[in-house]
Amino acid sequence: MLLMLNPHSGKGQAHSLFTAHVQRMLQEASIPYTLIITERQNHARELVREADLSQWDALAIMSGDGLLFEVVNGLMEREDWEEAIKTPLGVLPGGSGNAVAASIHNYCGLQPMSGEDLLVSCGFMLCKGLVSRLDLISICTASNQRLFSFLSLAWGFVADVDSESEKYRHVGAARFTVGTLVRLMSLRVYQGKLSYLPAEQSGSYSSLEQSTESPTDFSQQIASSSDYSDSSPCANHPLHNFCNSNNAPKPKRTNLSQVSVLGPPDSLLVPLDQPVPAHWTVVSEQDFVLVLAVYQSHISEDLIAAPASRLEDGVIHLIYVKAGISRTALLRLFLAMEKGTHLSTNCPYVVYVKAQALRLEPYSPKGTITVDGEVVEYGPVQAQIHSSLARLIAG
Ligand SMILES: Nc1ncnc2c1ncn2[C@@H]1O[C@H](COP(=O)(O)OP(=O)(O)OP(=O)(O)O)[C@@H](O)[C@H]1O
Repeated sequence: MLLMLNPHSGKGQAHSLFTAHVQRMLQEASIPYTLIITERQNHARELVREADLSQWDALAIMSGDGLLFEVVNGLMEREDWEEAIKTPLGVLPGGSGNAVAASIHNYCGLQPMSGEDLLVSCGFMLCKGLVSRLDLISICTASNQRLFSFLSLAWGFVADVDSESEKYRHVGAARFTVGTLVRLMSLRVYQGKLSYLPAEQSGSYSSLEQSTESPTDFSQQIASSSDYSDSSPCANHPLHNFCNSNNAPKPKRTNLSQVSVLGPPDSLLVPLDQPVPAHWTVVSEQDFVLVLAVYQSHISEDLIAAPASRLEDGVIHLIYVKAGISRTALLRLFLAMEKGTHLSTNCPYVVYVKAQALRLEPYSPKGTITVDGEVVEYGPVQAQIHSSLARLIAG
């Protein structure tokens, strides 16, 4: 296993946490690993972009969701992305957000945990090495940049909290609580146009039938990417035809200078300068407090934004809050999100839909959009789901 560790993630203790809690576990499980301490932003991204992947059975990170974002995008920037992205990925929570770690812990039906307890639990999952499929969302920005996301696309309140709370990093996971309270004091409205392709109406993927199911446990040990052939246990699984990315059409190679145009074609999207297809839903409101598209249950260790979400449900869980909501109601919403009950509070300002694709066109010239908690280019963006494209060691 190649393990990449960001020494600055979270409160800056990732390395000592790894030594104290996980190192011995990996030794006892006889899992040989090479530890790379990242030296700068994009170090992990470059490393996996260039790596000889035949050397590794799994790529793991000990950090927050930001380092996993680098690894996923580094793999998708390779010429051999279709094979590379099948490399099983592992997560050890060492950051402040740790949403993926909290989500996989939740999918296993385990009691909610945080901090070092969550780390030990995820260390155990990593040692067991059970691999699940993971949906990726392809996100296109106005400058034709293409990103692959496994967690969230946020605009408005949540994106502002994500970026503004960076300065409270020293308090660890509590940085989101502090950031939320600060942003509540200066609550504002964000204007723009939101459109989406409802999940129920599209026939492009058969994934919808699985949207309420648990993540698929393929009951296999970590296998090298070349082991994922038709003879793998997956071939006997009822979802095999659906899962097998070899059946997917070959990507159209657009001759753009950026490496980030690789990956499967976005068959549900039309260019950003054209109107969305007629069968999409265009939201009539244009004043929002937040727009949050999530594809995992948790958006941080203690916020369960989409309780029904699963690793490979083929669904973008789209939540938006309309302008007019009071500070008190919004605070109540976030408090309910700690238990994942916010979507059943019947708040008239909160809308929750399941989608397969979406487009967001902010009107104001400046603002913040985050993808998996990382700030990305601001402006019109659109996204579509690619079900089961990646693999995650998820217990
Ligand atoms: N050695 C490094 N020095 C500076 N930045 C780094 C280094 N290694 C990785 N990074 C970058 O730091 C950013 C934050 O990392 P990461 O998200 O993993 O931790 P975090 O912010 O503490 O956790 P979370 O995203 O869960 O809040 C990412 O953009 C990552 O690319």
